[in-house]
Amino acid sequence: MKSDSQMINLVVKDCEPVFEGLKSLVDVGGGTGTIARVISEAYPQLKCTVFDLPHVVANLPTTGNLNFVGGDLFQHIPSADAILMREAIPTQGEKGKVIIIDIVINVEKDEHELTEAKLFFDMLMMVEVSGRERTEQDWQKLFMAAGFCHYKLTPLFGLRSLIEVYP
Ligand SMILES: C[S@@+](CC[C@H](N)C(=O)[O-])C[C@H]1O[C@@H](n2cnc3c(N)ncnc32)[C@H](O)[C@@H]1O
Repeated sequence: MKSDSQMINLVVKDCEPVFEGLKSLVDVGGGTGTIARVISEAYPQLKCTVFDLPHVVANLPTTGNLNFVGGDLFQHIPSADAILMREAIPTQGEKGKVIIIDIVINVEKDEHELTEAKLFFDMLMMVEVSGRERTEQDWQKLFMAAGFCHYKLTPLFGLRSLIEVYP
């Protein structure tokens, strides 16, 4: 997961408009901060918080514009201009912009091998956490049901897409 997260290096700099105008960002379910660290280094003015379960972030030190907060995302999420979720569980009730980096299944547009890899993750989700991967229509349904109004989807290098979701 950690080496996979380092792929973000390849895309963060191409995604400047996504972070434009933000003063703070919280990476919810951000693990030990691999992604937030890349973002915090690329955007030194952005105050980045990694939020994860207490035992995951215990003893991880604040460095520059990157800090760590422990807690349960179903109870409370630290407030910020934007919430980043990469392979974490989307929750209801966020107020600002939500940035999701995750798989979007697109059988019509993707090459066959890419779809196969995405469906492999679909099975993995089903077996490990009774979860699933989603098509754009599935994501849209989820956003609207959670009270968001619109979203912008940008396919990234590799398996994942970046989805900006707005209230
Ligand atoms: C699949 S990992 C994704 C990690 C990271 N976002 C990445 O892409 O490398 C999901 C993360 O969500 C965290 N998590 C699970 N349940 C949580 C909860 N209730 N509150 C906060 N974090 C949680 C896990 O500890 C884990 O770090």
